[in-house]
Amino acid sequence: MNRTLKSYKIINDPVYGFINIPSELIFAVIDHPYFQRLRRIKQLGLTDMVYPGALHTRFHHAIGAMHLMSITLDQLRNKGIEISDIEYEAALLAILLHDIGHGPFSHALESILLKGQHHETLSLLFFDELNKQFHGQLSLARKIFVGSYERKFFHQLVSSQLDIDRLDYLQRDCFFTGVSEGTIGADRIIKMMTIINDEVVIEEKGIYSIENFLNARRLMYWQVYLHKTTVCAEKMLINLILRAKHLGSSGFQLPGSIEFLGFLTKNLTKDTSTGTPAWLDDFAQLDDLDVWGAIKLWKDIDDLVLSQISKMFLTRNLFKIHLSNQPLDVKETTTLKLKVQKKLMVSDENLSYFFSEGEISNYGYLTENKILILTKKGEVLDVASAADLPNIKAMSKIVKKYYACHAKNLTLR
Ligand SMILES: Nc1nc2c(ncn2[C@H]2C[C@H](O)[C@@H](COP(=O)(O)OP(=O)(O)OP(=O)(O)O)O2)c(=O)[nH]1
Repeated sequence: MNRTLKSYKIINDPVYGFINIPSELIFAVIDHPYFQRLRRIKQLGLTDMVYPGALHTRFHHAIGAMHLMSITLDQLRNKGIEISDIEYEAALLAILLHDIGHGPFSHALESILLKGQHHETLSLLFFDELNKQFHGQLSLARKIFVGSYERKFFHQLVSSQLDIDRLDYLQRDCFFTGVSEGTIGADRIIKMMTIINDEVVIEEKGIYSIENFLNARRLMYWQVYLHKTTVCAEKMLINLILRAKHLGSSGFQLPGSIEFLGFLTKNLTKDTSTGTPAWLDDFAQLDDLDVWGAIKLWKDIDDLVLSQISKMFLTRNLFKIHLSNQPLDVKETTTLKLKVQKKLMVSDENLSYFFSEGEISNYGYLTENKILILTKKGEVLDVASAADLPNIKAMSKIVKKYYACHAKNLTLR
């Protein structure tokens, strides 16, 4: 990129070393309070309750992904793919902002604070608001983000089954958790990338790196992201927030930051036809600290359910979880529920805060949205057909696990 910076900016990243901030506009976006807030949102929510090193943030990930995007675009340019400086900068901005809509604890509280709202929908709202504030300079980045730019491969680099997002988060999550099963050869994958008919394809030599990447991601989901203790901690946090919402909407005076209380007491929703919702700026004030701060206050509150779960959460006295590969037997679950209710002495009305059941699922590869391999003969094939082992096809099966979790000991009437 030829756009020069008035002063040269670099960030020292623990995974890649020094990362350049390649333009004034990118630097201004990183400096914006919306983006700076990502410093206070942990990438893996409550995973540090299991892997204590997992304290990295959405800020780390966004900067890392921007860096990988720049390496990828340089590599593609070296292979003769024309990419203008404007496109280059827009692609970096698109990946930099892809997760800007994440709220406190990332996935753990997604759709809970703002009912039914996925972070990608919120990222788009932030994109639009930032684009206004930056006088339209993010318009091309927005097109790449939503997939409406005519050169489709830019969007595939931001969001697909083999995107820069995944290449960064797998390396970063491995590094910070210390879980080596998620190790991938991102450098090699990037080196093997090229563009055919406007689509990202991987040269055949890179096929084993792709097999390893798909398997590594699958393992990271089961071993880290959907670890049963993390699922349980996330469920406790959700129950805490649901109780706080119940109290807040019935007029109970809860302590907490003004913005956080706003999301607990008002039933905020988003009407897509009305442009920027009035609450967006309040949402932009929220981060993990609002939630932790409130929980520290709630442990002493005059509501036994909220105070008990807050205390348990703060001391990592987590629910006990039963996980099964088969759907849970309704009779057995009902018996367990009754046993728990009797042991904990919880009313029927409050049992749902101390007993939860649900399912978790994961897939390795979706055949509808293919990763393409460029064979030595010049054919472009789905990786599932190009690989000499049937394991990629097998990975397209969605695997589900079922759980019930409950508090271990307390006395509540
Ligand atoms: N603790 C925890 N972390 C999760 C969970 N789901 C995803 N993650 C983490 C793993 C990665 O660092 C990151 C991946 O999610 P993102 O929001 O960054 O991207 P997206 O949902 O598009 O991921 P995908 O493209 O489906 O792999 O979030 C979860 O249920 N619990």
